[in-house]
Amino acid sequence: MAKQANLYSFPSVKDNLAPALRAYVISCQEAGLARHGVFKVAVSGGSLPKTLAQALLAPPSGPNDEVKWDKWEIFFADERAVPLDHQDSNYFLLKQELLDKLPAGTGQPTVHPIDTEYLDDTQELADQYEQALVRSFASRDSVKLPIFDLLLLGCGPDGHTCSLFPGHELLRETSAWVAPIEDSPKPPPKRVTLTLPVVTHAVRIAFVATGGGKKEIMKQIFEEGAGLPCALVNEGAGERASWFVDNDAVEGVSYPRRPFSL
Ligand SMILES: O=C(O)[C@H](O)[C@@H](O)[C@H](O)[C@H](O)COP(=O)(O)O
Repeated sequence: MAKQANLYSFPSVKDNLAPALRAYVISCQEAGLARHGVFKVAVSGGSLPKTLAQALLAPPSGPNDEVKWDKWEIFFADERAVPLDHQDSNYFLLKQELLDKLPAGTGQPTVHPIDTEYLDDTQELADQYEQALVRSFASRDSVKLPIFDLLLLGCGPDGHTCSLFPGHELLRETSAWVAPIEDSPKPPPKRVTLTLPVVTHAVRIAFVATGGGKKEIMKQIFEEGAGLPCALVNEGAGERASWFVDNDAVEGVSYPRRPFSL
């Protein structure tokens, strides 16, 4: 039987979860650099950028604990169809929480925001973002799907991830890499998102979910599955998916926790 998603649960976000997430991201970074000299990562919005900042802005604990920002290529796992300086923009959020806080003298990552010229046409916005992925990934070989070194994702209270919502027709998308959505139940309604095949094809997928508000949906994801987008990622990715959660988020959830190790 295929191995299942890893569930790592920590008492404190700042003191335990963030350092473990940092170690995990750095190990994915090193694997990406060994494979192709860059680290290709996609990130979501929501509470993730803040937790990521806690993890990645901490001072290095030793020579093997270095975030090599200049080798990072950052994409957005999903993005809202708004200008890049809009408070709903995931790019703006990541910039505020993390990118603007990189220590002076640090090499800068290459960041791939959406092309806001196409905000009025979400299909074109998605197609243009897909082309950005094609340019970045297809230089290596003729890829059928991009293979991200790491996806850093959140989990919504309804079990959505990226902008893949429960029961939405987008979950059946099999060919596009990036798809538009105009009826997102979480505002704002117009967005673009990586599709499920791209998400499950990544080398590693890390979910971050914290707080007691996630308890009920975590039960559904880990005990029932029920076709929820987060559960579909777990099923598709198996042990390549790892959940970094605090104890509050998984209180009462029947699923084996793993002690965190790389
Ligand atoms: O653009 C978005 O809306 C996010 O990318 C979305 O997928 C988010 O990650 C989840 O809704 C979890 O959000 P929280 O971490 O805030 O619960």
